Amino acid sequence: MILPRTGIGVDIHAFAPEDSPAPLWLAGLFWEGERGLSGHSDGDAVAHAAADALFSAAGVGDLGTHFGTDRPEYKGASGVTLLAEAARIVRAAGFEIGNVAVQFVGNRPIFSPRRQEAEAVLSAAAGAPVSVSATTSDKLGFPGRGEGITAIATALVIQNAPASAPER
Ligand SMILES: Nc1ccn([C@@H]2O[C@H](COP(=O)(O)O)[C@@H](O)[C@H]2O)c(=O)n1
Ligand SMILES: C[C@@]1(CO)OP(=O)(O)OP(=O)(O)OC[C@H]1O
Repeated sequence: MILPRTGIGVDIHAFAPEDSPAPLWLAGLFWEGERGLSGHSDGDAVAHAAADALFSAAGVGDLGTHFGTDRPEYKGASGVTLLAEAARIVRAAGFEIGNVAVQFVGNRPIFSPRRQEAEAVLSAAAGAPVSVSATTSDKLGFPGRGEGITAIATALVIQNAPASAPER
């Protein structure tokens, strides 16, 4: 019997310093007027956590395995690009993707009004449903102080059945 496999992914990015501002890309969307996150890529912690959860579910390493900061081609890469590539790698390893669920912890951006837009963009990238939720940390910790964002994701995958032997 082939059972589904779950995975988990966590990603944290700090907001870029005031003297070196960056655009905010989060959950596959550009957030005009919001302070951006720092990173080797675009810093999209939601997309990165989703990609890591997929790798975890399939047992094929993690973000650093596939998109390490030693890879110049991923400098500035969009989270959507990394999520789509992660989904491709997981499928190439013989898995179908059931779904991905992500929650981020942060005061900003105010996420709910753009949830459907974000879920559509990320689901298209993964080729499977991606749901996204947000919560504040009630002003506690680094997300509460507005220093950065944490994203936590789970994913479910199922291994493709091996091709059956031909009938005699
Ligand atoms: N960045 C965020 C954070 C939260 N929300 C929405 O607000 C709800 C209440 O958040 P609490 O932290 O007070 O529990 C949350 O369930 C989200 O719907 C948001 O849109 N953006
Ligand atoms: C995505 C990568 C690669 O560009 O860079 P970052 O944007 O720094 O992201 P992080 O989630 O810290 O780790 C994975 C990195 O390999």
